[in-house]
Amino acid sequence: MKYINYYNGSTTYRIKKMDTSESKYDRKSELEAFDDTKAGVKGLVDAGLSKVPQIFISPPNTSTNNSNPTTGQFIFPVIDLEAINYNQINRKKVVEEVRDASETWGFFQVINHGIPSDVLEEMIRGARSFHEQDTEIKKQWYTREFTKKVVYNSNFDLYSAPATNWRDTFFCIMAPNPPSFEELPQICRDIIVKYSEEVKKLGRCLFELLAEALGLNTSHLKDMDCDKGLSVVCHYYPACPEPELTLGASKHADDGFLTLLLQDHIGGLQVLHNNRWVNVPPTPGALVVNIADLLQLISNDKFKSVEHRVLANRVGPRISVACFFSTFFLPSSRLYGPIKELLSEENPPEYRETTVHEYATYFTVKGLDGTSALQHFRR
Ligand SMILES: O=C(O)CCC(=O)C(=O)O
Ligand SMILES: [Fe+2]
Repeated sequence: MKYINYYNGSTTYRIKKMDTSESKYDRKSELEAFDDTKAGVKGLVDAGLSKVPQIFISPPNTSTNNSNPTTGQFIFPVIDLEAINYNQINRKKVVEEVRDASETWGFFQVINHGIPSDVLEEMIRGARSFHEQDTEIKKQWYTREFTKKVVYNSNFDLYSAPATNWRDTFFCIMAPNPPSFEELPQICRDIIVKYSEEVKKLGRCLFELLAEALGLNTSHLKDMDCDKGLSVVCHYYPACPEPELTLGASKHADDGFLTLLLQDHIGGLQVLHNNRWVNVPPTPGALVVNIADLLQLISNDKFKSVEHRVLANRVGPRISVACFFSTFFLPSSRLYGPIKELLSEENPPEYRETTVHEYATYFTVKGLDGTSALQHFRR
């Protein structure tokens, strides 16, 4: 067994490193050693790692190379939201675009969404500054206790996923009951609060458009509390010395109702569309919107929660901020099943009812193992 020394500025850690000539390795101990550093993938990269450790190597059946990257053949939907307030005819056109994209892609980008570009830029900088601050300060938020409202760790599914992802994550639960200002990390607390307020407004607007796109009353999804819970999730994808061996994020669909994603200029997010991986172009000022599992469930499969992944990259870090509309952290007994108004004899319910908490717990325990959580709730 080989070891690498990792020095984080105050302590030297000894991390076991797999020699490829060894046929067996103790994965659990390697994961624990990595977890114990509390310095994430960034810590490994800062220590000057030149090879990807075994725990990160994707299983052979996961094609990590970008064999069929497609941007030209498919036009990734971009929806201009400016027109929704002009008049009913313009709003209807936007609703049609939202419906079409939600049914076919499960993903679209929005522009003229009302969040000023300096707020977007400041949010990217804030996310980066959290991860790049002194490790000793950052470590105080390192936890796997998901009852906490401010959490930093690397790979929420570290011990269950088949391969560890090349990314670190920090998140805050910002609605309905946000942490106090003092509980938020000082380095990014102003922008997290400001950005959350903007995202809540945009979220309300999107849920109204989505409800109309389903042929429901404008407030239907809001009345179901789809926009009630919000977590702001700041991902940090360090530069990777061997990007063909690992992934920034394994193939998965999201577990909430809706996700709003802000990404920097680097790219790497891909969406599975017609069985091909399609790049989601990093467009300055745009936000990526995707339908998540629970919206597919309540829409009875009309809207699609589509699988996506993030490639690792020699260039980095890549920063993204995903905002999840979900109340996974609230122990509510409210049941969600296919919306009655959408059902008929020809369109019977495809899913059983579940609580957000039950769904999210199943999703979290399963981890990003490449399979769909939604199937477990199918009738
Ligand atoms: O970083 C990205 O572009 C995507 C992140 C993502 O898929 C997620 O947080 O669920
Ligand atoms: Fe995702």
